Amino acid sequence: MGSFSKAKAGQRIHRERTQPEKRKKFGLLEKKKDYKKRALHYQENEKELKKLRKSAIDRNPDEFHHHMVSSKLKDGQHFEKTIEDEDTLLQKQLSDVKDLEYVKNALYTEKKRISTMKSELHLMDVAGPSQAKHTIFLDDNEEVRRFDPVKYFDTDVALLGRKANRLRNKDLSDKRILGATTKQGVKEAEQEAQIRYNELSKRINRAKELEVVVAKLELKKHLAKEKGNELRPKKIKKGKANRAAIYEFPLSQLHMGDYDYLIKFLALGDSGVGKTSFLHRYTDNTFTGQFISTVGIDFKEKKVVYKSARGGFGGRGQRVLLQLWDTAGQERFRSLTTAFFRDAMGFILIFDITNEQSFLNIRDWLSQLKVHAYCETPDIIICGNKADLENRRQVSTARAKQLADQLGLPYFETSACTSTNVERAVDCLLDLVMQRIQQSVETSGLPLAECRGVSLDADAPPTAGYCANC
Ligand SMILES: Nc1nc2c(ncn2[C@@H]2O[C@H](COP(=O)(O)OP(=O)(O)OP(=O)(O)O)[C@@H](O)[C@H]2O)c(=O)[nH]1
Repeated sequence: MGSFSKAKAGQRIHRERTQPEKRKKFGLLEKKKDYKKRALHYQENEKELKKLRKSAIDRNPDEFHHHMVSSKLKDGQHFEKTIEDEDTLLQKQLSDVKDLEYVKNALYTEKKRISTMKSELHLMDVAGPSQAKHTIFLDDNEEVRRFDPVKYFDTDVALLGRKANRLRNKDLSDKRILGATTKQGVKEAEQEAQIRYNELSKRINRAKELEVVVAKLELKKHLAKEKGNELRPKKIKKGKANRAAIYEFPLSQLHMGDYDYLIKFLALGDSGVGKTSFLHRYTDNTFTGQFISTVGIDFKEKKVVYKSARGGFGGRGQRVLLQLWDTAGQERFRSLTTAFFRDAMGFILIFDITNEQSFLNIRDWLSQLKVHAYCETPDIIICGNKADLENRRQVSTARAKQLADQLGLPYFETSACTSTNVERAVDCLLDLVMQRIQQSVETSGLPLAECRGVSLDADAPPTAGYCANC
């Protein structure tokens, strides 16, 4: 017999004893082994539940109307309790929305300075004591004797002792390297590096703080827009020194009555071609000349009245809310941005006429669109941006036009800087999309007023983006 079976054989069978009549008052659970404890716990829970049921029956309906928990009564009126944000001194000083552009500018300058400092420090950095060894294998003793490390490493003799950042002679002559060109200089450079590292860390902290200020001011700007709105955004988390407050904005459907169609366009193209500037020019008619690379995705809105030149929509002007999505051109955001392609109805494919590679990448962008857009042949326009920089042009108008003709897409040479053709390009895309909507409505046989949720593509399911009030 195995040890387990032996142990089993000797084990006493536990039998639950019956509950005597006089103990019935402790409830059913009292039958279990730790009967007293469990019974008391059970009774406590029962009591609590009884209390809750009672308070639910006796509740004051006003409490729910006026949510007394987060509001207070003053002169018979309920007011929202405000949650005060925590601001640092700098955040308090720059708390006016009018400062937004100034702060953005300061942040941009700070970031630029940080990147310059980083590149300078990288070159001047003298590695401290390190265990690292650089072993060079040579064929024979003769070669060892003739070996010249200065020649081999192509560096200055003063830098031979370095384990890292051992600069080549070419770098030493080409680049501005702080105090690292002579033997004494290397030592001084170490001290200077320390000073600069301190400055760099201060600047990084300031940039971080400015980022928070920008976030807080932008939030303030959005909130100011919603001031007259009945369903105002609700604060969920209070602002702290390191982040802006978090608000819950009611769905944009609240603005439904204001327009007939909601049309989503998406701008895409390589980083730096001017997507953000193009959309800024179209929506706000501004151009800053700054390059702050878009992170992930952003959007802007503009209301326009569309009137079909062919007498479509019964010859009546249609109020359109254009939602213009700005995507990040950087490769690292690609999977995030392509996820937004499906919701867009029209695409503004932008390249930079002063950057040939951005033009060559147009075909890649089109193949991405083929995979991720709502259908294989969505409405697209191609824009050759920065047309004002004629002297730096790398892609001729004829070449770009030829490609656009091959692809069967409209082509515009635009400039976000001088605003050339920006509005014309968007109007053209809007016209294409509105024609498609009109055709789609006609083939579905629905009157226009009932075309809510109509899909532009026979295979694609209806989505909110396709038509107003969907
Ligand atoms: N001269 C000139 N400069 C432009 C024009 N459009 C954009 N720029 C500049 O080009 C740089 C990049 O512009 P952005 O609009 O930030 O580029 P983007 O395509 O949005 O870049 P990502 O956000 O990284 O994808 C900025 O410095 C702009 O000022 C233009 O039409 N003319």
